[in-house]
Amino acid sequence: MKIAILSRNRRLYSTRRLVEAAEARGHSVRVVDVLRCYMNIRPGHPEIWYRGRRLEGFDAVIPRIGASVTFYGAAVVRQFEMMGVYCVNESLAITRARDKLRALQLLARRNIGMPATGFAHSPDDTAGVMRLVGGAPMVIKLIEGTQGQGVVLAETDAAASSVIEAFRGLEAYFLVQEFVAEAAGADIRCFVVGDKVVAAMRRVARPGEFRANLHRGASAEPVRISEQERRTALRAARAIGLNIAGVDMLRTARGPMVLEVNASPGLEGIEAASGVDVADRIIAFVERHARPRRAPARGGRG
Ligand SMILES: Nc1ncnc2c1ncn2[C@@H]1O[C@H](COP(=O)(O)OP(=O)(O)OP(=O)(O)O)[C@@H](O)[C@H]1O
Ligand SMILES: [Mg+2]
Ligand SMILES: [Mg+2]
Repeated sequence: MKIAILSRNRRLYSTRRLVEAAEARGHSVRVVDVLRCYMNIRPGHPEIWYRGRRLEGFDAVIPRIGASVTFYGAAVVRQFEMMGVYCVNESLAITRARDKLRALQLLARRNIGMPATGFAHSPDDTAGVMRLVGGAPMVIKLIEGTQGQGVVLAETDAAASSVIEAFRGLEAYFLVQEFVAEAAGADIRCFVVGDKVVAAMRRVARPGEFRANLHRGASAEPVRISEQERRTALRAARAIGLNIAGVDMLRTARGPMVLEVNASPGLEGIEAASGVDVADRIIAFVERHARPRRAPARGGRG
């Protein structure tokens, strides 16, 4: 097969591993900088151009779309879809995942466990939405944050109000969420490929920190997930429409609580912690689904 990996940087660990895995399985692979793809939105003949040439003949695309390029990246993936090229994660699902509010709404519809979460527009409703999630301590979270940036713990109602006021002043959209103290600074990342959780890790925040992001200095360890956690991760990925997903959840006495579903989950931490060749599993999935050319779409069209 001829596979395109949409990535801004071929030196990133995840990109390198996908290239290695694809080549090891005998495929031809090209890393394509998503921001250098330009599109001809032509009736009947949609095209993507790259450095002065048409991109042609790809059997599959593996999107690795960073948080800062969601809009343009999703448009490029959509254009590949219009050209009939199989994209392992669809543009629609990528945009759903990137918006934590929209993603949680979709998960809630499927009755998937999550921390109490609220969203409000008016400053007049700050007290109301804070009451909905049970009051302080609370987490205030930017809707498009990543790597733990824009995830704030407010220990008192007064602190929460000032954070909310500050975010409003910046015209940033944010969620108000129950702080799940019993997770004790740890979360579980389940790496989903198709209908399997191929790897999982437990991330533990460094002392004095509640966010268990590796970018925030957390450590990762292998973990055995329960059947309920496995099922929850698969249902969450499916609710968003993603074939490849990193599902973050908290372990609680009330069962797993999903925080978010990531559409371009990193490979470095999870491969190191779990010892699983996740890149190989992704390429194997692509092999099984890229042919025939028009593989069934999960999330619907448009
Ligand atoms: N409601 C909560 N209660 C307790 N801890 C939380 C809560 N929300 C987030 N956290 C902690 O903060 C971390 C970051 O939150 P979240 O996963 O929502 O943000 P992110 O920045 O998108 O992360 P990623 O880099 O994984 O995409 C979580 O992994 C978890 O450890
Ligand atoms: Mg995230
Ligand atoms: Mg996360």
